[in-house]
Amino acid sequence: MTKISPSILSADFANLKEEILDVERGGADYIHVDVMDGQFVPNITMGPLVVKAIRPVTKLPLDVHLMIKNPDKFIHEFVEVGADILTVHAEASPHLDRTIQTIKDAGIKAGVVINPATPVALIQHVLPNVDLVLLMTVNPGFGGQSFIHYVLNKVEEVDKLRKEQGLRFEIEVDGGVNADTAKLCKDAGVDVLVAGSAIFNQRDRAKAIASIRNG
Ligand SMILES: O=C(CO)[C@@H](O)[C@H](O)COP(=O)(O)O
Ligand SMILES: [Co+2]
Repeated sequence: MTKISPSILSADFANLKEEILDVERGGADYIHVDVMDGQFVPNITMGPLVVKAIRPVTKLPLDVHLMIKNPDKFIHEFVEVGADILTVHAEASPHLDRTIQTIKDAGIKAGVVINPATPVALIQHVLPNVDLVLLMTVNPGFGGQSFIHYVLNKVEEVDKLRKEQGLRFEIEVDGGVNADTAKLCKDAGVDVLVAGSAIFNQRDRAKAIASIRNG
């Protein structure tokens, strides 16, 4: 069954605990946390303090998406506060192999992510080392943007490499996911759908999650 990772970027931050519990009750599989530094992306959001605060709120794995320069500098801090999956942008790490190894050595799951215009070739050699490959379906920085359709070709490309090499990482997409685009993603080989506005902008989160999962 396709997993759903609601992005709390679109949640009501004044009621973050309730918002997380609501999507947990509504069937979410992960909680997606968007960390932005105002440098790698043109926006600033949350950091380790927020991860630490929400860790005791939910039993769900925290799926932390690092949109920051020099991710190596912060890996141990995010591990210590309770991240379960730490996903780093290939474009932000000059030593990607080392970055992934550092995450794995710290005992949590390592993910790698590329922007829409970045070719799959950039992450090809690290595919055997990761637990998750995230393909951005918007340019990172903001919630509520439109899905970029050409990324579906990259999903198919990564899925093909996964099958050819007998690898077991999950393929996740992030950005502009709703019930309509979710269907296209699943058909292309996606295992985990991140959705922010399509879940948190709806009153009934269980219904929103179900319609994305079954879309
Ligand atoms: O990483 C990001 C944006 O950079 C995402 O996780 C967004 O938060 C997704 O928001 P929607 O497009 O689903 O509203
Ligand atoms: Co994200």
